Amino acid sequence: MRTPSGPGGRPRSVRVRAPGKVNVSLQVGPLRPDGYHSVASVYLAVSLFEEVTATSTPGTGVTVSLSPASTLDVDALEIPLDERNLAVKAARLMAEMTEDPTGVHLTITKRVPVAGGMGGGSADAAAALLACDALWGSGLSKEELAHVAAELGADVPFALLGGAAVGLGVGDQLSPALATSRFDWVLVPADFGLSTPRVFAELDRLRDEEGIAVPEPIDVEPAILAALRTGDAGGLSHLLVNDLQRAAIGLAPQLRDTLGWADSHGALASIVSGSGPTIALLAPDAASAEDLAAELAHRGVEAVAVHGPVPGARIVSDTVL
Ligand SMILES: C[C@@](CO)(OP(=O)(O)O)[C@H](O)COP(=O)(O)OP(=O)(O)OC[C@H]1O[C@@H](n2ccc(N)nc2=O)[C@H](O)[C@@H]1O
Ligand SMILES: Nc1ncnc2c1ncn2[C@@H]1O[C@H](COP(=O)(O)OP(=O)(O)O)[C@@H](O)[C@H]1O
Repeated sequence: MRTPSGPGGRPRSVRVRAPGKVNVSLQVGPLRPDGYHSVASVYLAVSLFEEVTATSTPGTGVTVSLSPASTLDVDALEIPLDERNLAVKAARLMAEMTEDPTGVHLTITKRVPVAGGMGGGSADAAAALLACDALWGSGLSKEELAHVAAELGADVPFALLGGAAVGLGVGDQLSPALATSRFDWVLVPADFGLSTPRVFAELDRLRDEEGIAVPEPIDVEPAILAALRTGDAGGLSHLLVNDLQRAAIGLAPQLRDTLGWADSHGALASIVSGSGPTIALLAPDAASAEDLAAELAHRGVEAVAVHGPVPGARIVSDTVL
């Protein structure tokens, strides 16, 4: 039954959390006529969560604010707080599909580095979709939600699904991958962002310069899926691949320092996450990840130990105020 607000028309608040991600493997094909690139990627959702609280408001329309509970300095973030915000786009899309929606205010708790290659905005969009779906009782199926998610961005369907998954197409055609054990990582965010389209364009430029034809990526390396399945961090460390890494380094050469440091300080491997600039260090276990993060902190480098896989977007609370 549709319950847009609480008894007596009191406002209702639905809080959803959704994870950031690391691309364990990211192969990128040539530029397509639609401006996108076909990819073959293995996504891993990690334990750094965004939260979106959707609170019903009188009237209509979608507003948004950033929560002071965010671990990022919200005053310094370059995030649009209007219809360009990915969570707002998601809520507006849901409103279009809902009969007589209430107004909604979205409060986003930011923890995933912005423009960091970890899909933070996509997590906000996925969380907003789920929160508004619950608030308005839209009753969409998982498949319908995934379809709406893909309209918002290539990474949004994965933020809904979570866990580990193979992404084909532009990254939106997902097949869940089995990963029974946890993998420990240390994330090293940068104090700057990289624009995703700019990094893809830099890869195209480098490839044009080299004049080598790039094949369409068909599938991911089966050995990666085997390493995920068996919880083999050592095996996985030899298989990490990111075609965007050299483009990210081309735009931000200082990323080499952290990558080089990691390799000589006990990380099994290190990789730029997605389009960067966040760097993900793969650790042998949780204790080593904590040690690596502490050592980086000691050197004045921000670092956070996380693990994955973790679930995708989930409702945390649903309260009548
Ligand atoms: C690179 C990846 C790897 O997972 O993640 P991030 O590093 O952004 O987190 C994704 O492909 C990003 O997904 P997402 O950030 O949702 O991309 P979108 O908003 O759909 O697209 C932004 C722009 O990136 C480029 N783009 C994106 C995906 C793709 N398969 N090919 C592309 O060329 C296009 O220029 C597009 O206009
Ligand atoms: N809710 C949001 N959170 C973060 N960024 C957002 C959001 N809405 C729109 N954006 C814009 O999307 C861009 C990419 O954001 P983000 O998802 O954090 O990075 P990435 O695509 O590298 O994973 C940001 O530069 C920002 O301007």
